[in-house]
Amino acid sequence: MPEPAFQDYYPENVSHCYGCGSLNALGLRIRTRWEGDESVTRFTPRPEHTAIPGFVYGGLLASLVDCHSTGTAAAAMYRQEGRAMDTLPAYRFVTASLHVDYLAPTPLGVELEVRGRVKRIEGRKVVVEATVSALGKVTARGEVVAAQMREGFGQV
Ligand SMILES: CCCCCCCC(=O)SCCNC(=O)CCNC(=O)[C@H](O)C(C)(C)COP(=O)(O)OP(=O)(O)OC[C@H]1O[C@@H](n2cnc3c(N)ncnc32)[C@H](O)[C@@H]1OP(=O)(O)O
Repeated sequence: MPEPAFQDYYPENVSHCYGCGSLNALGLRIRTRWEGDESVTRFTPRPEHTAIPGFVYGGLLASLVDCHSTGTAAAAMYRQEGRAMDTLPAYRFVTASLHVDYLAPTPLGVELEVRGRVKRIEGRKVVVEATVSALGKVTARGEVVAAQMREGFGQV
């Protein structure tokens, strides 16, 4: 049995996200785990994730960085407190800011590896930097400011 992923701990009401929701049948359903101090997601883009034939769409890469990093932010908060992710109070993070640099074309048809590192935890926000690699080469680099989801998110 593989170790549970961060996303396995998301409750039903936040499990519909296009990038990381386990209940979104048309979504990416990424799964992220710690490997030492780094968080890792592995994902193989599908043909519909094409930008130019043979290469991955940049928006897909941004989605991977985004959800990888918000999951890492939550896991980092639990880790800082020495708590398991199924304990209360629950930490849920949304994207406040997403920045991605595309360093080289990303080939389609191979497994991508997203690696994240927590740059800093400051109050209600966590800054995560992430790389996306294909065949051992970093093709994109990103930084996410993840902020704790407010109670009543989406109510206007
Ligand atoms: C739980 C699983 C869900 C999966 C999520 C997957 C990722 C997503 O796609 S989430 C959807 C996209 N994101 C959103 O819709 C977020 C919409 N925005 C919001 O809800 C709010 O504006 C939110 C939560 C980001 C910030 O609101 P709020 O916490 O009230 O503001 P505030 O207290 O000013 O911000 C908290 C911290 O974040 C920082 N921050 C906020 N916005 C930004 C920004 N754009 N850039 C940099 N830092 C920012 C603030 O400076 C503050 O830091 P500090 O405490 O050091 O001053």
